[in-house]
Amino acid sequence: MEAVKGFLAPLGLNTNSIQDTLKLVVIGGTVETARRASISAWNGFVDSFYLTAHFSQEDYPYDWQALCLDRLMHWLSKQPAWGRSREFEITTRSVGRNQLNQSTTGDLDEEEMDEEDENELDHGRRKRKVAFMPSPDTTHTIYYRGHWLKITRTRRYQDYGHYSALKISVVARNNDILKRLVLEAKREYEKDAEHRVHIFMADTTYACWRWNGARQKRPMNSIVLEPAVKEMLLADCRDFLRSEDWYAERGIPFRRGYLLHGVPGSGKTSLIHSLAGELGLDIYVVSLSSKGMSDNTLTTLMGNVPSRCILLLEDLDAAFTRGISRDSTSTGAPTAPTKAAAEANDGSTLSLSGLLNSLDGVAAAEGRLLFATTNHIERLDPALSRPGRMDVWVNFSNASKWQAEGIFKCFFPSRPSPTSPPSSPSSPDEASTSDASQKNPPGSRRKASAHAVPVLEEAEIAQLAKRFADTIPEGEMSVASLQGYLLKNKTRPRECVEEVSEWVQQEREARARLKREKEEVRQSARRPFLLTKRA
Ligand SMILES: Nc1ncnc2c1ncn2[C@@H]1O[C@H](COP(=O)(O)OP(=O)(O)OP(=O)(O)O)[C@@H](O)[C@H]1O
Repeated sequence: MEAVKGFLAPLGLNTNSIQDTLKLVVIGGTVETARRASISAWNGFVDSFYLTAHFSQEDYPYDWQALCLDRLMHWLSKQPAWGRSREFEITTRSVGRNQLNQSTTGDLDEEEMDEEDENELDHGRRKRKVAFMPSPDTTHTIYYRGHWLKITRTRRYQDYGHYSALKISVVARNNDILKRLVLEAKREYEKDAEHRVHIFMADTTYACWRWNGARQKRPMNSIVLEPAVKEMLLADCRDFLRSEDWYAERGIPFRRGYLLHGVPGSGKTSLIHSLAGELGLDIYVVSLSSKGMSDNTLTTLMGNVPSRCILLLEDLDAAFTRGISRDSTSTGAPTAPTKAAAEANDGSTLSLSGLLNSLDGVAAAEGRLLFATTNHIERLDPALSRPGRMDVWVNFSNASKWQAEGIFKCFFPSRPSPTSPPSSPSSPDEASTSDASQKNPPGSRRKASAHAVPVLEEAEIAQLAKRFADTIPEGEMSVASLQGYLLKNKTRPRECVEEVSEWVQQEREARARLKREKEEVRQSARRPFLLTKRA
């Protein structure tokens, strides 16, 4: 103090008042430091009684963690106490279906909260489900089975985007309460997910699976294919899933491969999704031509699929025909690119032998159903498509007249004609009991009113479908393109049939024009090469 006095005296300042201020600052600082220290000591003391579980999307194995986190968030969103949180994040990216419930919406009734059916349209715009989640980085306390749980949601940012984490702490003698909570969340989530198929995508950067969401199951009867083909595939898959012992007794690897090949837009992927829903399996999707795909990455990915799932290899030919697609003189014969060439293209170093090893190797999961799709079966190496790797082949072609009739009926709802006998199959589709519901799918009346579709009599729809099919040339257009046309006319069944021949004509002209343009590009690409040769 004397030193301070000596320093201030020559400046002519009132040393007493400055001294008092300094004393106050020192005392205040000391009290605040002591307060903070005691709070953190108390927190540390209290925390030592807590059991804490961390759930993060960042760690491996991602798929389990992500699902676990998703299940917990879904469960939490239904807890009344969580719903009373005072700090909210409002999101339209729901973390699960049917989350917007009484607990999260407090005392407001459904109408006030505008609880939307995701399928409803409002002036042409899709209404999105609003979810209320307690905001990240705040701690919430909820009472669960005689215990107080402290729950903290966090969100962190990494190079590859943000990820969520959840910390749950509880004062308890052992971790039974946390196990019970995870199990309960799992059960509830699974009950909720009964109508959905979970999709996982391969992440080539981290050689792991990323949960990509869950899709509504697609009914088999919405896929317009010969009923025999659908039934054969479904029966084959079911039989395989039941035959683990049979395979073990004979020493055959417990795997089965299906090769779906044919023209684009013919229903290959849709059928796989539908089968997954029917069998209750998740789908793990790998695109072999993805950037950064290598032999090691693929082997790691294959080794980490669960035993009962559908593994989908999309565009099987694409990874090994990069050279072909660029070379206009190619005959389409199978080739495997050199590693150097592939690397120069997009960093992919996947080789054919690498793919074969990852399909057959010891790391490859047992019990998985492998589905591969390709538009160019002729480009596949025979080693890839041989039985043992691809046991069942199904060819998908452009729409037949029968399919055109079927998809028309799928689009337009009908009501029974007063005169028609109750069960008189008038189309090949109706002959199959499994496909009979296609004629008047559940909920079609509700959807009809949503889109203002005139609901015509069964007999008239059958007649229109027949006329529509008669105009569609056999095997010339894909089912996807027919679907596109029907979508444009989804409220005009009669006009749709009147105008279909004009549309067919336009489609033919458009295709001829595209072919001509492609040919011109091909010719101009070859010209400099021919000139160089002549020179
Ligand atoms: N046979 C079919 N029955 C019902 N819908 C179909 C059928 N074929 C195609 N579609 C419809 O066309 C669209 C494309 O189908 P999908 O993706 O299954 O075809 P794909 O054969 O897998 O095509 P690609 O070979 O280009 O991947 C989907 O919206 C699907 O509903």
